[in-house]
Amino acid sequence: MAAAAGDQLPRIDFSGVAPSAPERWAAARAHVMAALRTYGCFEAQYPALTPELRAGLFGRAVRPVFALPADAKRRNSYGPGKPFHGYLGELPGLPAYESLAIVDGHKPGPVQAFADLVFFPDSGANHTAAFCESVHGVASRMAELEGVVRRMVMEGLLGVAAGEQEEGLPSSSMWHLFRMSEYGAPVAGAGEKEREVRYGSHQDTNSLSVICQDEVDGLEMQTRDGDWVLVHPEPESLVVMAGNALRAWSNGRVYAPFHRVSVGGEETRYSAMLFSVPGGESMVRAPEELVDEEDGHPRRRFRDYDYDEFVRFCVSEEGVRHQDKLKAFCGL
Ligand SMILES: O=C(O)CCC(=O)C(=O)O
Ligand SMILES: [Fe+2]
Repeated sequence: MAAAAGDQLPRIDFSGVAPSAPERWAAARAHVMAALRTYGCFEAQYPALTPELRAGLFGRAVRPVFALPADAKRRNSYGPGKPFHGYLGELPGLPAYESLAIVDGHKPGPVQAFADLVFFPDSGANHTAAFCESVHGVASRMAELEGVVRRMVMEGLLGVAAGEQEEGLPSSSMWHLFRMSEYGAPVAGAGEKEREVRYGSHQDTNSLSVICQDEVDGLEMQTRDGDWVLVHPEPESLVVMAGNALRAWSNGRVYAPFHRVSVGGEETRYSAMLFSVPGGESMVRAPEELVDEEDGHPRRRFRDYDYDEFVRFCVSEEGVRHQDKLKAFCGL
């Protein structure tokens, strides 16, 4: 795919893209691979996630859940051993940022359990039902898109269908985290135009991230040249990006872009994300096929690593000092 013009990411249209339409599929796959190698991300036109579903998610689920009292939101916890799986808020360095997360939030059961927990005790059944329906409508479609992109990556790099490859990235132990985030508007004086960074520059640790923005923009992607691209929310598009797990698994063929969130204006910003995460006991390890002379990747770039250990490193005193945390943790 040609380089994105000026202030835009590559855009890829997924309407009608399915394995049953092999030509369309192959053309989209070529665009996906080129975008992931160069930018590590793209904007996906994905009309299956309709503007109505998106409006329902933010209006009937995300806004109401953030309006709950703090102690209700804090019940969104998966235990002290899993600090990034649930509620985040009032964190040092992250002012006016809050988020809630559902493990396997693309499946109805976990969404229902989350809703029962946070809306308790006055969870008028209607409230909870609207929440569950709205989250499920969007998260399941984000998961579909994530599956399509992951399958394309498998085919594009290994020439095999997802599921046929046992090692690393596509293993059956891959799980998903659905996160909803709120970013408060700047508390600036009248006429203040400056944007404020709410979530600083970072690379995601997981494999693939699918991001759905509400109407207020804020997601900025950094190109390899260091330019920041503010991604305007479009009613039918989602941002797909690679994280460090996919970068490592692909032996550096896929780029993991730095990105951040900034806010301007007077409106609170909301977003929803679906992350695919390597799980279980498996180590992140590039398959042998990706460690060869081809593509200028003649040697292993990263030692095998345990995903959870890398996440702990990222937030450790040492980890926070490094910009390229993967390289610092396991670069060879
Ligand atoms: O809210 C967004 O648009 C992106 C947030 C993000 O980068 C993250 O949670 O890792
Ligand atoms: Fe991120």
